[in-house]
Amino acid sequence: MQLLNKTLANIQAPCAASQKAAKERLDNLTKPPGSLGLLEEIAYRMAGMQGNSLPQLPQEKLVAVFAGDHGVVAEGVSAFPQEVTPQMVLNFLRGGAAINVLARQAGARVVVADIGVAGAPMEHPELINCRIKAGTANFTEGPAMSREEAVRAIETGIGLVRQQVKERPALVGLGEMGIGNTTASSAVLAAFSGLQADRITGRGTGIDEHRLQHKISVIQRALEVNRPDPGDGLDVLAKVGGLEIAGLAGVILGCAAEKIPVVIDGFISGAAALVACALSPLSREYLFASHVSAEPGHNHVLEILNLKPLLHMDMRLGEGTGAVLAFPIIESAIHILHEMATFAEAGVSQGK
Ligand SMILES: O=C(O)c1ccc[n+]([C@@H]2O[C@H](COP(=O)([O-])O)[C@@H](O)[C@H]2O)c1
Ligand SMILES: Cc1cc2nc[nH]c2cc1C
Repeated sequence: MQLLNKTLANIQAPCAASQKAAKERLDNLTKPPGSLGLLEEIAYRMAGMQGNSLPQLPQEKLVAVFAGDHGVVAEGVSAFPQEVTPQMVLNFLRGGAAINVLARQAGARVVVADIGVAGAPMEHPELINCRIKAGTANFTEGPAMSREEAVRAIETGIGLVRQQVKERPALVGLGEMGIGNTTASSAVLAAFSGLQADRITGRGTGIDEHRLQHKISVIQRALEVNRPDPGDGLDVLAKVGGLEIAGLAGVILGCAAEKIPVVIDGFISGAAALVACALSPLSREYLFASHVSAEPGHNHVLEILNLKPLLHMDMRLGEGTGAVLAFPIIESAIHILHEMATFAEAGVSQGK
């Protein structure tokens, strides 16, 4: 709890003066004010986060992929079996998954962590072994994990930032792998928002209509059995969350404490952002939303966080795939601030 409390205490608002100076520069560049839309918002927000009116390109780009399993899969809520979680972890480590392809293109390093996969521990020199336990408990019968386990999993995410993000400035993406984790994410969103499960539950890896109705009833049962307290982020996380969701919440808090921008991926990392922002509302200031997932709850998550997604790709894979797709857009925003001519430099007449 000490590391979590210390991290929460270190999170500060971005620099308002740098943000204001970057906005002023954007308005002096040769374009109608605001015409680069979200690119301009990214540019001045980066200035605020870096505390530099002319923010620098990231020297280090990485995507943190946390893997964890979910006891609730015993209820039949996913189209795929639980064994896929460790199988995909090994695929990430061999470089053959979608995230590896897209991260290579974006120039980002893929960091893979086992924070709660079920079954025998995996052996691989590049795997970060930080397992809290071999999957959560079935949360239709009681809490997914203890409060103490939830804190340790968050602190694992904070620790990963400290160990893995060496260079500055840095850019961090969130990724995850965990069969059953859309059920946990819908439960987390329902707990925080009070939205009914049928509005925010989707097909995850591709379940049919019959199974979708069953998944909704499983989520409703989990909420009735556990009664998570929406005013207590740790309570929601421990009762109906997941270990990879906790790890990602820790990455957000760890990055926010070090003023490192974090790019959310899909619905699951969005649920992690809800947890992080419940623990520290200021951490929201360090988040970018990469895309809107096809999962119906994701839109609600982004609305609650007041974040505008950069891409609409109908993606629903996870792994951090949407996050790394957004990396070049964030870099483009920085290039705009550095390389565009001002009206004065170019001799172009300004509007009134
Ligand atoms: O990123 C998303 O929005 C997303 C939406 C649907 C599914 N997923 C991925 O699919 C897995 C969870 O799906 P499910 O059906 O097992 O709950 C997990 O490994 C996620 O990374 C991810
Ligand atoms: C094959 C497969 C790959 C994934 N990547 C993230 N979630 C996934 C779920 C499945 C089933």
